[in-house]
Amino acid sequence: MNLAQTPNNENSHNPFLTLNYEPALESLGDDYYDEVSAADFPQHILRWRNDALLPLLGLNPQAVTDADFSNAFGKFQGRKPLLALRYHGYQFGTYNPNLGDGRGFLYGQIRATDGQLYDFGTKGSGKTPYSRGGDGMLTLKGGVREVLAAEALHQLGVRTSRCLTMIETGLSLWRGDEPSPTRSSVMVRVNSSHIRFGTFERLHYLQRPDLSKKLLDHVIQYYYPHLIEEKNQYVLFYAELVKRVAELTAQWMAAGFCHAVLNTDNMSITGESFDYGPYAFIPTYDPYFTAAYFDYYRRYCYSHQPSICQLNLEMLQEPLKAIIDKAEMESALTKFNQYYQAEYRSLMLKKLGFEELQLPEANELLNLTIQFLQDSQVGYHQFFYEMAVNFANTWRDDPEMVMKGSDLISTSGELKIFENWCVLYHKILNYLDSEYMDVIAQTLAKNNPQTALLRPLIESVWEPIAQEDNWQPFDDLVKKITSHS
Ligand SMILES: Nc1ncnc2c1ncn2[C@@H]1O[C@H](COP(=O)(O)OP(=O)(O)OP(=O)(O)O)[C@@H](O)[C@H]1O
Ligand SMILES: [Mg+2]
Repeated sequence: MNLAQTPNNENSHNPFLTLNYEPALESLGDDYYDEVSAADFPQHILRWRNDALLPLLGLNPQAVTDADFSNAFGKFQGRKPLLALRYHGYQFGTYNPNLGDGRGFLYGQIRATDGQLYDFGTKGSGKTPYSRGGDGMLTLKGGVREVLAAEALHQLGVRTSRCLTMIETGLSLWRGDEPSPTRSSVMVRVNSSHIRFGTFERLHYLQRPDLSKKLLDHVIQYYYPHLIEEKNQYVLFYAELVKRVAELTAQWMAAGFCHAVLNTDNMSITGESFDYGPYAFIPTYDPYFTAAYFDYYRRYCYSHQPSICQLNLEMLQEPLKAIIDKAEMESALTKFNQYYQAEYRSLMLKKLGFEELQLPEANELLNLTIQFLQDSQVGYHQFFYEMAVNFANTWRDDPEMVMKGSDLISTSGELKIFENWCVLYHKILNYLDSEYMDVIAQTLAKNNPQTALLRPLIESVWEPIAQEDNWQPFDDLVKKITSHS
């Protein structure tokens, strides 16, 4: 934690309040949101601050105190308006017109040092008109899990929102899926945008094509600005969204990540990943691995993610068809699979050590790798990490040297498919110049971190927090995840 000194209740110098906020969404008018206020919490204990994000926001971490964080994002001092965004969504296939920011709001939008507009969005900041029966809160464990997921995915190269801060708020919450009472938190996230597929679905439901068009113009202006001059900018927007979502889905799959709740209110219009509730990283390659205990029909299981995202894009055609020609959108969507396959192939080859591989054997290697991972049920992340740590030039000499030294040999050595995989990997290495071996070693190391954010690991850092308020293992884990380069 940063210990630079400023008085606790001094707001005039809070760097978060002097940022240059752009009222981009606010300027659309109140058809899209409700002004709300934050809950008054009994406590504001800073548990996490993402100093790595501050330079992007134009802030020097040394100049931002812990009190600045908790005053801005726990007490919500000095910032208005706070906007609960309105949206609907298909949840597990059923349309829900009673959604919207029920436990969060848009705190503000700023132009970052990379020139992009970013949203600060809260989660667990109190009730809004969209809370329905909910308490408007986020559990501390929910905050911990979202911080970890976002950082891990970011490090794995997934296009994701990130958490800026997480503050414990001192309430006792009751939840069916956590031992209760359980502690509360508020989390603030930096997103490329909080506009969701469901934001358009709501406007369609309300039969307001005028509002949809205004919103789409806004989306293009801020998030697809290179399309503004194009005369067919609307369909080009949809085609690019298809590409972004297809690539995002491939990034999840290669990272071994199961998002768990791919409802259309959790699909960003910028193609960015966000909302990490019951997610899980897969322990082993199991296509039907399902992360949410309430996903009874495995709708959002690991291997369904590409087809579900494609379906969500197809459903988005309905609200957009008032503005964009449906046949043109259908044609754009046919490219989904091609984009997905290209990105998945490229990412998996990187995990296997190849920045690129223009050999007919490349696809064979990919297929054999997946088949091996599935048949053997060795750890998905462990397999690639073991490749990275055991890789040696001797792998070129003899197929029997491939993976030599790895613990996996003892569990997989008997499998014919493992032998075939080693033979093929050895063969591919021999197609390449020997100078290329160093590049492979580096590519393996870069794309396969040691620490996989599997559930038992998350539980192991949560336990000390729950039992004795010991945050050291959590802090250590975040450091481990984020230090991989
Ligand atoms: N404890 C709660 N109190 C009030 N509303 C809630 C609560 N939990 C979830 N909701 C609402 O239920 C809907 C679905 O929740 P979901 O968990 O997907 O979103 P979220 O996690 O709250 O927010 P986000 O999608 O921004 O991460 C949203 O409208 C959300 O605001
Ligand atoms: Mg959500």
